[in-house]
Amino acid sequence: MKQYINLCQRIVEEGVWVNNARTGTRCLTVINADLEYDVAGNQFPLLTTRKSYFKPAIAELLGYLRGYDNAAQFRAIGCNTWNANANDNLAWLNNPHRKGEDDLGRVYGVQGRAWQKPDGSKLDQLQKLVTNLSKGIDDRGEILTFYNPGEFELGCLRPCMHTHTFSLLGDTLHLTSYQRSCDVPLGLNFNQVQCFVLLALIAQITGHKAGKVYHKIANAHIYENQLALMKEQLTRTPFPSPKLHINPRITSLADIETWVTVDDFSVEGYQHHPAINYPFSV
Ligand SMILES: Nc1nc(=O)c2c([nH]1)NC[C@@H]1CN(c3ccc(C(=O)N[C@@H](CCC(=O)O)C(=O)O)cc3)CN21
Ligand SMILES: O=c1ccn([C@H]2C[C@H](O)[C@@H](COP(=O)(O)O)O2)c(=O)[nH]1
Repeated sequence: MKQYINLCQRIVEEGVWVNNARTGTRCLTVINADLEYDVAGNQFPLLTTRKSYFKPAIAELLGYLRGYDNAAQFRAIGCNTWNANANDNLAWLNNPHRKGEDDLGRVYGVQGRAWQKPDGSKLDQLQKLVTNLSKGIDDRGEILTFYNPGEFELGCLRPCMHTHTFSLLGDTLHLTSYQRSCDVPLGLNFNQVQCFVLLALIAQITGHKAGKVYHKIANAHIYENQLALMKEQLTRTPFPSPKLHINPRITSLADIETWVTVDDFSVEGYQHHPAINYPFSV
């Protein structure tokens, strides 16, 4: 929590105003932030200076891991975050590749599970790394990347947290995650949870101890219409981190693809301040 507060404080004190053409809302911006999450010590990075929702964040991650390409699929598992980008984003509504209501196009999980190869066949990046890690193999390229610049026009939004590199050191699995653009009041709340759960889950299904996540952000920003609320949030004193419990019956990628739901995840000891409803820029 301390590193999150430090980043928010840094943006408020040192941020530079940057106009954003896509949303039309300017952002107070800093470049380069490094966050770390201690999965081994189960310090779950759920925000405590406001009430935070971890289940939609985990649902969104499950959707990515399953290769979802439609906001209705995300809604069905408890995640509403893709409705606006699927259906209220003017550039996407006018894009001839959009296949209709709720379509997201070739975003995130589609790239992760079905990267299109030049010969027309599909590459499943996630299956490859799960197979290798399960055998104790780290080929120094155990990477899940959603970043496919050649297909940006085929999706509603370029991926923000776009690349996850898994590394085995002895029997401990670590994760380095890269993010190009971060809405600190709204998106980061979800992204911290997702980095933590991604390492915990992949370690669990590949039979390793989970170590640390190293989360690297290039552009970290607060939208102008969020700033006053953030200043209010920064006056609050954080509580200790809660703990995350994951159903131990999850043992394979097939489990994640078929029966796992957000109810297989629970938090213990979550103390928090009241909710803050931050505005969302599409
Ligand atoms: N401007 C912007 N910020 C983002 O964080 C963002 C995007 N766009 N577009 C794509 C996804 C969607 N994401 C989102 C969208 C909404 C919330 C949100 O409204 N969160 C609420 C709780 C939502 C709930 O209860 O389901 C929050 O208070 O954190 C969070 C992340 C992250 N991404
Ligand atoms: O996981 C996510 C997804 C999105 N965001 C934020 C970061 C930006 O504020 C917008 C995306 O806009 P771009 O113009 O494509 O950068 O969404 C996030 O923080 N986390």
